[in-house]
Amino acid sequence: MTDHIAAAGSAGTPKDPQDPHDLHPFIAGLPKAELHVHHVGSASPRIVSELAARHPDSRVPTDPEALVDYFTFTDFAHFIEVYLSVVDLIRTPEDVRLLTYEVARDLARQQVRYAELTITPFSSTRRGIDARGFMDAIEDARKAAEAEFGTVLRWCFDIPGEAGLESAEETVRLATDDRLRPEGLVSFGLGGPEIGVPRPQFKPYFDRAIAAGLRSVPHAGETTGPETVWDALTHLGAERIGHGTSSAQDPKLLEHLAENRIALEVCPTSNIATRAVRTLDEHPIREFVRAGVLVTVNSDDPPMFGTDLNNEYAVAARLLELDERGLAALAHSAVDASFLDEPGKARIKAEIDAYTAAWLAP
Ligand SMILES: O=C(O)c1cccc(C(=O)CC[C@H]2O[C@@H](n3cnc4c(=O)[nH]cnc43)[C@H](O)[C@@H]2O)c1
Ligand SMILES: [Zn+2]
Repeated sequence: MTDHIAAAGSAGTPKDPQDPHDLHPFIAGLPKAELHVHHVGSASPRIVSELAARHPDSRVPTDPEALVDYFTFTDFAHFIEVYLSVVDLIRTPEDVRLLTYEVARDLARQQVRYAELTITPFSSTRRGIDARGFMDAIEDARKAAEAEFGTVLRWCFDIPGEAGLESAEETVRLATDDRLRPEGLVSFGLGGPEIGVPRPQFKPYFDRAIAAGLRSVPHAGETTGPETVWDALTHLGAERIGHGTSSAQDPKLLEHLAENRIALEVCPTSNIATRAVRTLDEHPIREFVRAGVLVTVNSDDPPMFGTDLNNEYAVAARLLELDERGLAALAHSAVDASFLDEPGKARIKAEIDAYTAAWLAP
């Protein structure tokens, strides 16, 4: 698939509705998989303002338009501070259920057939939401979303690393306790700031999660160098890497990722919004593809970064000079790198192929 992406033709200018090479309509209907998107970070401006109005003690604006300014970040630390102010708005299992269901609706509107949603249960349980109520809320929403929208949701529980080992212990407990572990849980992650939060200290928690059958998908190399990605591979058994942006600085690492089919969950607009990368044109996604790394494109925290998955595909089309077939190959890569079972993967890939063939038919 990566070869196909690299070999694809030109994308044209994707904004002009008169432009025959405008890829937006194709992308909008393309069946897709989303592998790196955060639960709270997906709250739409409508949901955030609704929750902010419910909780007037919060400093989050109630006016959706004011959220554009509120969601403009000076750096990664500022992003996390704002992110946590939105986390503070989610106070009951019903808030959790509503948020999850609405996130699924937004994904379904973009023809996302399968999504692995990163959830930070520690942030909710430490704020007083009962663990049982939390799990029931996400599972209710998952089942409703699948029945009503046809979008399959799976969960990645992540440790908010900066909150310390207490958060790691609680996250692994929630992920592995048979009485609590939700049916939709497939993977275990690590998020938040990387500076001052060395990955190796989380090894015992990842070992326990992996032993319980979960797949390992830590964030690494988003705001620190390639050594963090090596640490995630060596100590945390990473099977995919969240972001992995700085991998581009280490040719041996790129070779290792390519040879071992360790996919990168690339989130281009996120990297600009948090100022991890200066400009889209400087984004290393092209280097990843050139090195043969399995690249998936994702939205991370879409409303906070003024994006969505369709826009990320349009960004990738521009940066990688993809045409429709190249975009279909990119959609295949996400399915290949997902933790869906083989029949599920084959079904979505057949849908992608049928859609693309019909679109390109004379
Ligand atoms: O919940 C708390 O009380 C808490 C205390 C201290 C630190 C934290 C965090 O660091 C939470 C980080 C939070 O950020 C999520 N997230 C969303 N997008 C990204 C991203 O691009 N890179 C890293 N983390 C991200 C992550 O899932 C955590 O939930 C919390
Ligand atoms: Zn992320």
